[in-house]
Amino acid sequence: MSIPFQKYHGTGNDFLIIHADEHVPDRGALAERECDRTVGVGADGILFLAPEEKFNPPRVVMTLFQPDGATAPMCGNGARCAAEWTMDRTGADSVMIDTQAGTLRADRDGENVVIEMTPLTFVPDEVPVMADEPVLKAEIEGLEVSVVNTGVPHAVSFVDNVDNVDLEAIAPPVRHADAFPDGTNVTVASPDGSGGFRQRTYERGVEGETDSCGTGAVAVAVVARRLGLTDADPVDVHPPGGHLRVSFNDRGRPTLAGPVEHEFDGEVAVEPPVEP
Ligand SMILES: N[C@@H](CCC[C@H](N)C(=O)O)C(=O)O
Repeated sequence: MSIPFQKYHGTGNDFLIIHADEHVPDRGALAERECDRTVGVGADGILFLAPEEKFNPPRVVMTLFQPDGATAPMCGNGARCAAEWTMDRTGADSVMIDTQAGTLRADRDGENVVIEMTPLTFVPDEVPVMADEPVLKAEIEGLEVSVVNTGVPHAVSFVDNVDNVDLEAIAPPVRHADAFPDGTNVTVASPDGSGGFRQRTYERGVEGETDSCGTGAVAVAVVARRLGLTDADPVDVHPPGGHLRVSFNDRGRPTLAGPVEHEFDGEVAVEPPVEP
């Protein structure tokens, strides 16, 4: 049998979206197969969404399965896609998104979807990273990184020019370093010449570079501020797939803004339910 999906992307970070009510016997196996860009539809993950449309604003429970078949507690661009999907269904301009990392509010703002991110932390036990104090400009596996959790862990390295970095070579040793009990995403950033930053991220779970990473963009902005590289608000961050804007609201929480596109719809095969 087959079930429907909708394909969305946020600045090139792309997801199949499947209603959580659909019969999917093994979500991890479906993500491994269908995220594969040669044998499957091809995506950076599958978002299983359980909308609760009777609330005002509507709510949606988001679960991200990544191409390695495992879940991740939070995804900035995925949350923006989940918000757009829910807005498309309901006509609402605001959505509450329940993630494993906490509840986020999303609002439409012209062409952009803006989300208030979960609280960020540099506290080692909360990242998690094995250290006695926040990891700032420390060398891990030969790379100078600062470590923050913006919903998921990121090791952020500021370099002169992100184009000159061989990310597929330098990121995996850091991503798998013993210092990170749950692994980490690895993000490099360089000044864009206009007060913002260019960004490239090697994602845990994708095990490769993606065109954009929302939690990574927020990590670039908050680490840049913590290291005194900028005091701008907002901070413009440019992953390869587009333009994201990180701001800081009066609750001290970062917000992430950028465009979202509905690409196409389709169907994927799943095992039918076993008859009793
Ligand atoms: N692309 C995402 C991050 C998804 C989770 C990440 N790969 C992890 O395992 O921590 C984003 O936009 O934030």
